[in-house]
Amino acid sequence: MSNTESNTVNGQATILDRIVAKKKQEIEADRRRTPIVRLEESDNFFRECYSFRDSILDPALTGIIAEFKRQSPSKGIINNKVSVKEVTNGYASAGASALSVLTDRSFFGGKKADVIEARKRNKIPVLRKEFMLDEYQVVEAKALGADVILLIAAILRPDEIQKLARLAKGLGMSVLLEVHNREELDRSLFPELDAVGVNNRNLADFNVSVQHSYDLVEHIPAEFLKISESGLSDPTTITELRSAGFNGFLIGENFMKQQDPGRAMAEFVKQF
Ligand SMILES: O=C(O)c1ccccc1NCC(=O)[C@H](O)[C@H](O)COP(=O)(O)O
Repeated sequence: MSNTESNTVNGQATILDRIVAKKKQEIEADRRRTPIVRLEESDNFFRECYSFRDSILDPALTGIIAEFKRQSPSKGIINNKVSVKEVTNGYASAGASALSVLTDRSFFGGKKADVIEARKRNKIPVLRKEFMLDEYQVVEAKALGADVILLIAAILRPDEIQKLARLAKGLGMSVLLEVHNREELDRSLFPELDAVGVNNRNLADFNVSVQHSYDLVEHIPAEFLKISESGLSDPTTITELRSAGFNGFLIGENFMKQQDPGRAMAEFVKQF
């Protein structure tokens, strides 16, 4: 599927179709409300980004990209009682290599201001976790204070991936490409990318299997950081994924479902 196509499962629009359709409307409204020239005036637009590569490979840190996620289409409300400040500070103190902050409001209960807050409070890279379709969102990510953007192969054509990645790199940000299978991987690799994430969650039907990471790792070229994403809840799995060649691990729900996500992460990392 690309930005312009649509997929169905059993004749029904997938959640990704619905997210993409809504996102296109939101982008147009945002563009009218805040033109790009205004985004380019923000203080964060001029800051130097933290290096995603350096932080993920820093042996003093854990390799974990810890996610602030209030709710999700697959789980509904996960935790809407905690603040970005307390959670991201907790994650950073527990050794997170980066923070992932969802900005989609309709499906994930996120806010753009969450990225601004996470950026202000922490000194590690912040990933703006969004369904990126348009150059406007890339410029906006920089203006919010993001260091990294996510590009999802399932919703972008190869030329769209390269165009958005080039823009992000030109603005000094890093780029994480997300794939779920071999076909997406093989058509989506470009030198502008910094990292390839294997999403263990099938975004059409929500099934989660870490086997996707093991199946794809050997096909990711050496120059890219390798990130395993979603459904990670066992410290032993992290150790095994690291042995298989992964450098980073994106974890959301396993921490966010606890009353104190930062403390949950601190307990988790003691075990690997
Ligand atoms: O999490 C979902 O239900 C979901 C549904 C549709 C599109 C994306 C979705 N999640 C985004 C993510 O990739 C995860 O938030 C991230 O990898 C962390 O996953 P987890 O540790 O399982 O919360």
